[in-house]
Amino acid sequence: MRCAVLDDYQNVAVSTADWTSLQATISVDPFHDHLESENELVSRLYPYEILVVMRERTPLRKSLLERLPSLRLIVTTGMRNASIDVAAANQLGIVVCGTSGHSEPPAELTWALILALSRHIVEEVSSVRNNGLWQTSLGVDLYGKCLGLIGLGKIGNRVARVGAAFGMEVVAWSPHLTESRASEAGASLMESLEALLATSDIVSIHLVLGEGTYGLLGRHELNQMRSTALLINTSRAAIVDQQALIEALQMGTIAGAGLDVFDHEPLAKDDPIRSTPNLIATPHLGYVTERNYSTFFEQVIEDIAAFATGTPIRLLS
Ligand SMILES: NC(=O)C1=CN([C@@H]2O[C@H](COP(=O)(O)OP(=O)(O)OC[C@H]3O[C@@H](n4cnc5c(N)ncnc54)[C@H](O)[C@@H]3O)[C@@H](O)[C@H]2O)C=CC1
Ligand SMILES: O=C(O)C(=O)CO
Repeated sequence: MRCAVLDDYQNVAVSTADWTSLQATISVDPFHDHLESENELVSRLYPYEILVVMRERTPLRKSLLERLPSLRLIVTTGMRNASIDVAAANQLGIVVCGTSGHSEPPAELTWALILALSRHIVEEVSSVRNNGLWQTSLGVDLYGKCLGLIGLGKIGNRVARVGAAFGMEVVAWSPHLTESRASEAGASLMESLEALLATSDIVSIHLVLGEGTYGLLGRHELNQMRSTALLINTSRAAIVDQQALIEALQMGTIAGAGLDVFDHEPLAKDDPIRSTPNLIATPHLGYVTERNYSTFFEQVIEDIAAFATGTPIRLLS
């Protein structure tokens, strides 16, 4: 069998991954460039039976999959990948499976963004480095502030517990969140999204992208936030109207934002996100830690081995 690994973020961890155990049984060809055109993708991927996709950049739509008759297995890192048309793949007899991902690293990155914004770490570090300026801003305490979590799944839960450890009041809302699940995470259930937005000093999004969460935070919702509030999104860009967020930051409707996810990744040279004031942008780093990547690589290999024995595991639905 032949396996193509699509590493089109040119992610350093992927490039240095040890594929030796896989290469003992099948041939593995990593591709590090990003192809936009379906024709080019077809000519490149045509011979492969297995496709490993490291992230969501290359859309594996039905029209592409139909043109890859040798393809039998797609393995993605993580258990969700919005760029794969899983239903179409299954209809075409292509198995799609994933790997687990640890929830601690994205929760920790969420805190890195909150701490960096609240103490102006990026500006202060660059002032010291560039011109030796000393103390150019006043930070805000987290202690005693209100942390509002939209979504309280695996990552939201961890973020909630750390918030409580900082002495914050933690509130949470999502469409189906119950009082008891909120209190297990040390949070109080808010009756509505509007109430959470109006109450919180820091709003952090931990929902999946799906029906009902696309554009959940638009201009109207951003206007309901406090002018001193910070918005953090490490989940999925499309949950927030990115253009409305840029305007809110330009006009001072909210005080700052920390984002790990964007409408277009990687950000183009002229993407307005790169010049938006009071915004810290990290390059989709949530899962990018040594522990997570070793889990990814181990499980990609396990997935391929399980498929080869006729009992695929970790199927995406
Ligand atoms: N920045 C990064 O690298 C990473 C980002 N993520 C993203 O973080 C987010 C949270 O991930 P987890 O905590 O692992 O997910 P989870 O599945 O544990 O929790 C998701 C939350 O979304 C809610 N939810 C699910 N379907 C919904 C719907 N249709 N409408 C409204 N709410 C819905 C659930 O009730 C829950 O509160 C996801 O968007 C995930 O893609 C996850 C890992 C890394
Ligand atoms: O799987 C996810 O949700 C991620 O964002 C990892 O990149």
